[in-house]
Amino acid sequence: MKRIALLGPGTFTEESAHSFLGSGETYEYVNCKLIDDVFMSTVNGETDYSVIPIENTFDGSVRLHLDWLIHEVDLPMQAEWVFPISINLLGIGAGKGNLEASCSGLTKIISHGVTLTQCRQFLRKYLPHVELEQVGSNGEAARLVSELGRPDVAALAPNGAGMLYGLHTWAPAVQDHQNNYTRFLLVGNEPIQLPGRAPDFTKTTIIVTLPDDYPGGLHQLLSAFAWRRINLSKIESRPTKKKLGTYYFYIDVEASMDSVLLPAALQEIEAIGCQVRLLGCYPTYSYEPVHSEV
Ligand SMILES: O=C(O)C(=O)C[C@]1(C(=O)O)C=C[C@@H](O)C=C1
Repeated sequence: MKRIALLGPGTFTEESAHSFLGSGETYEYVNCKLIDDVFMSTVNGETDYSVIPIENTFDGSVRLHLDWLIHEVDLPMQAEWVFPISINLLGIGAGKGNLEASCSGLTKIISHGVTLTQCRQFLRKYLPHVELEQVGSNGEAARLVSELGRPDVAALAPNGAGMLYGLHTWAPAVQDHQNNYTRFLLVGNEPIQLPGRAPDFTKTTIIVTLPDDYPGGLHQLLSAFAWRRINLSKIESRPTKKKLGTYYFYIDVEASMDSVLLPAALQEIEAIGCQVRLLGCYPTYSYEPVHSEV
């Protein structure tokens, strides 16, 4: 049985993996407290794959995780899927009936940093003066609230975390935007057998380093894709960490390495002096609810 490392228990990552890959008959899930532990367990061979949140509708790329994939590990991307993120205010006891009343007694909110960002307007409106504590995952936030047992401390976390740690939902879906989705990546050394469903398309992710900083360098790079009509779904610059002001380009390409055009485009880019590193060529899936949603 393949072992899959993820942030958990009680996290959105866990919910998304269970929904996409199944809840444990085919894979053994290994819970980790921190994203560093998730990556390292696969690097060290304790697990076969890691599940990594990589991009959110409103927050954009999870830059820490991009940087892990660029700088710290060499784990090929094997699949990608999208999952809806509905954030709940979870506390001790039944709450006080309505949102204003439940929030009135709170002095502290515990959550994952990305989740706090997704609830910024909610926090400003209802809890402008509370202390915000960031922890490694939303599951850990819920666990801490349960352990503290204080009515003035609440978590922003998935519903499942509340059920796991005996917390009550004081307010559901408090994220600032209702169509809040996160994209998750599965990384590991071996290709994986995925659910029967057909992927939306095959994506290829590359890291490109320009030979030098010269006028038109990026334009030249992009034109190798443009004239072949290859679509890019993301291009993001990340620091090389070698010298201030120098960057890698992280590029998602909507094409497969098995196509004729993409390898040719990459050869052309290398011919103009760019370095190309392949992070993966993998199926990508949009969100498909398991049960019909209201
Ligand atoms: O802490 C969790 O619940 C997670 O799964 C982590 C994480 C993230 O790192 O982006 C995953 C999805 C949500 O967008 C918020 C937090």
